[in-house]
Amino acid sequence: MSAVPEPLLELVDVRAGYGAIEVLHGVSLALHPGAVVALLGPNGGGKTSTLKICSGILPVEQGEFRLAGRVVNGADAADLARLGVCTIPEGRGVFPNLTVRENLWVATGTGTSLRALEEAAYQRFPVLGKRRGQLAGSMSGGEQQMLALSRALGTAPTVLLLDELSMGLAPRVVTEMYEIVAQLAGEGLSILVAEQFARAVLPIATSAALMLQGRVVRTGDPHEIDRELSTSYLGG
Ligand SMILES: Nc1ncnc2c1ncn2[C@@H]1O[C@H](COP(=O)(O)OP(=O)(O)OP(=O)(O)O)[C@@H](O)[C@H]1O
Repeated sequence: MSAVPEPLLELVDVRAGYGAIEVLHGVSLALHPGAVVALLGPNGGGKTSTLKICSGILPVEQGEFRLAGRVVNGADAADLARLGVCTIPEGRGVFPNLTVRENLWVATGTGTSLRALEEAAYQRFPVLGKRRGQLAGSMSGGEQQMLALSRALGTAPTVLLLDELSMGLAPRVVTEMYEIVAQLAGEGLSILVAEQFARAVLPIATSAALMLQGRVVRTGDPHEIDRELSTSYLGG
């Protein structure tokens, strides 16, 4: 019998908040190597705050944040980036007034050469090669998301945190972006993705966690959770 692999990233009963206001009331979550975990739920449920915990932006007040079995409570965003955690925030985080090339250059701070970053980006997303001199802000939402992904991948992360990948994108582009996410997981990357629109991510998720009012109220098979969601809070 093969041993169950240890989660790469794990939250155990994590409580956190903003100032005196607690917004995460004991969140537990596990992300295994090569998995795509979909963090679902309505606005204000705590998805973004959970991602902020995982990227070191929001400190853990109680409970444990573990990375590869090691407790990393107190690690800041730079520490976690060095440990292989990379975030694409809501709104993508590309610099609209910089070109594609210049946006990639920003990721050279982690030690990868611009040439290597460009080669990898243009190979994965040929359209970015054609747009290398174009301002990021003038590109389509999907192209900006490709640029954000390329920059993130340039740091050779082991964990990718995605917040509302689908935001502002046409349904066809969302499907394409999630196909890319599935490919990345197939290459071994572990991915935690917060999505308000469950249908976008469920086809490629290995598991799903439903967040309501600062708690994970349900985790499990994405299709089962999809069925539950269709008949409850989020509509079809
Ligand atoms: N910077 C902040 N200061 C104070 N409260 C905040 C802050 N950010 C979020 N909150 C509160 O924390 C709770 C969880 O919000 P969070 O953004 O994590 O939820 P979400 O599920 O990601 O929703 P959304 O899709 O709107 O981002 C909400 O009640 C929100 O009002």
